[in-house]
Amino acid sequence: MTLPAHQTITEDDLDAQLAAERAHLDASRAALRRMREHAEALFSTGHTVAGDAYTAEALGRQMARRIAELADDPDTPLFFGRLDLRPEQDLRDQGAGSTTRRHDTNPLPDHADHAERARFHIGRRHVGDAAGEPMVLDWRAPLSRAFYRASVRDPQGVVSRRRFGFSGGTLTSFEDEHLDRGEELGTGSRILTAEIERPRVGPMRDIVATIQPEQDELVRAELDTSICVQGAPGTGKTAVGLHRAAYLLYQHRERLRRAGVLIVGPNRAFLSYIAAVLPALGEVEVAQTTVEDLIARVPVRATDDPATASVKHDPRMAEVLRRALDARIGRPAESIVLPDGSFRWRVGAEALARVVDEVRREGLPHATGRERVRARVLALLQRQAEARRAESPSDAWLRRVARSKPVTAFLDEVWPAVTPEALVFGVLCDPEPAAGDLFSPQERALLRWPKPPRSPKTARWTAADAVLIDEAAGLIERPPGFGHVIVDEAQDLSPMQCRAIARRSEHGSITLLGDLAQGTAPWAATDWRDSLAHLGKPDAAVVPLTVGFRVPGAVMALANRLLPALAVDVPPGVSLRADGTLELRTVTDTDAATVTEVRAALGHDGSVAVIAADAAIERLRAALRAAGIETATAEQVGAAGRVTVVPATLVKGLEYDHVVVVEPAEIVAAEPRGLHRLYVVLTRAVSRLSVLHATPLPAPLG
Ligand SMILES: Nc1ncnc2c1ncn2[C@@H]1O[C@H](COP(=O)(O)OP(=O)(O)OP(=O)(O)O)[C@@H](O)[C@H]1O
Repeated sequence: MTLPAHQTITEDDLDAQLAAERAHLDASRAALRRMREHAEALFSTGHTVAGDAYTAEALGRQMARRIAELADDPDTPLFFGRLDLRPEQDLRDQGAGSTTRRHDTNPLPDHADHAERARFHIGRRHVGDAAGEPMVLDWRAPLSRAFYRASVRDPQGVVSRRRFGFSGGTLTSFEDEHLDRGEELGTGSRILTAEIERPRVGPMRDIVATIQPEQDELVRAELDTSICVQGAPGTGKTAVGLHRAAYLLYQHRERLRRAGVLIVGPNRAFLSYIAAVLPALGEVEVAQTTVEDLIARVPVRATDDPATASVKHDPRMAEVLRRALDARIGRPAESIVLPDGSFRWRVGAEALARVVDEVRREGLPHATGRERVRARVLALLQRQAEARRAESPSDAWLRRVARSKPVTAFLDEVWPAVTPEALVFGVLCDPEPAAGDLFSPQERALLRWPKPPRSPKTARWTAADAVLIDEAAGLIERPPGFGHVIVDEAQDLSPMQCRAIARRSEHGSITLLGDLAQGTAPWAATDWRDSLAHLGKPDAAVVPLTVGFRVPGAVMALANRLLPALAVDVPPGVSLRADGTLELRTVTDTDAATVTEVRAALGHDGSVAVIAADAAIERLRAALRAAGIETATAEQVGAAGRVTVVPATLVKGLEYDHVVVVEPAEIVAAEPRGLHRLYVVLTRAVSRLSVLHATPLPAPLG
């Protein structure tokens, strides 16, 4: 148990306090069980009280979600902190309950100003007793904010803050800060240190117990605020993004449940690694995807060479596609003539041209524009019919005329329906008309298919084509948007990928997370302002995260040596960790040395990863297998084997307790931004980093 030295408190007192806290934990677990049983009882009777099948189904879904939210994980503490507030404080001033949306999360009863009521346990979710009094406050409730932000300088009504140490689900210790007596541990908290230095195994965990003030400000930023977080490796960007999602869902439950929250990550291995964090926080409905999967309309069956891919990801392509689509709209040359019983209705080419021009000026998506033209033409025909027949045509007449051959033939001629695939197909068959003055002849040559496929259906699309097809699709029909989009490793998004996300967050906000130093794509951002402009949020603030929680100081110092060569304007990474080890070893046989190193690493707790150039992965895997060591792939998070062999190109965003990096020079040589890749690779270790090399280290490290 950790207590400030000057506190005069006996062992017996401490034991008694610990026993009281354990009793509160037991009582809270029992209360949560009651809440869940109550929800389950409602669930089983729901269909008998709901009026109709639809309501019953909606209610059923809601209850199933509620039951999932109320699940109790016996290995996770229900609360991790406690706040003692000034008894006379009018807690309602702090907004307790007033902005809380859920009926069951009102953290304060009416008699909140009673002395014995000014104590709150803070946990992963709200737990109320039978009378509805809070036993555990949700960490996202307005009142819990003080747990993360209160300081001696700004106590926010807090007299003392208690943090709990746990082993599995059992409470083992606590640590107090009496802010009223000027005590403040900050990052010196032993419980924080133990959490950060804990050997890592398996998937990412939540950090609710130890969110730091600079992180909390980002987590709790307003829903309408878009932000961009720049931070060195291990500063908690991913953690902040995930907790922000949970926080926003709590604060704006109804709105965001309808509009949705989306998390975009760099690859599937990363998504498996983070998948458990939000469910552990009770949030089971957040979509998590890669950009590639988000926009997947066509199967990707070919690859572009890097130069071609770069041209296709260039933001000028948006204008090329816009022009190509615009060129599909024609000028009416003939009148529409519509025989209708004994009548013949006619709209002249001039009038039709006026309609087309007007709709064009409205700048609608192409498909909407086509229907708008149809509606205007129909209105002109209707007006004639009304004038001649002196009565309003029936709905059936309107429907028939709108779909009549002459009207549809006119639309097909002048404002044809276009598929996104056909539009991109046209541009890649012949880039000249639309790209003529925008791209150089060399760039246009790169764009053009060397051997054009026969039709969009037979085309073998590349990943970059898929991005163009999504852009085209967005010109034709707006995709549904999300209420909030969180983009991780955002430095690697191309301008065109940014636009794909912008289309899906036009009416929502975004949280952009990344590190310019870790940009490895050919089009990686060098200035967040550019990315934000392409994302349609040019005014979003760029906020730094400065303290590293993952990488030990010695390892960070090694990685920092690469920074001057990376040509990005970011400060060196700073580590909160004085522990950890770093070893650089010259070896003659990297395979044999890897086996030896992994064997030694397995003597410690925690996960072990071997990271090497992609081309070396199979060889290393075979060497380990031959030595009897089971290995897993990066996607197999939490698999039985403790050793993962990861290609350098897949390791972004991941972390392992002990990392063995094999042949850095080969990692650097494998791609144009190889030094950036090495920077990512060197910053994956939580406790120990071993670098094995038979060839000299890359210059900045040597
Ligand atoms: N406040 C905190 N308390 C405890 N652990 C933390 C805290 N913030 C971050 N961590 C831990 O530090 C590690 C790194 O966090 P995270 O992966 O979010 O960093 P990142 O900035 O996204 O890193 P990268 O740029 O390398 O992807 C994780 O294990 C995370 O749980």
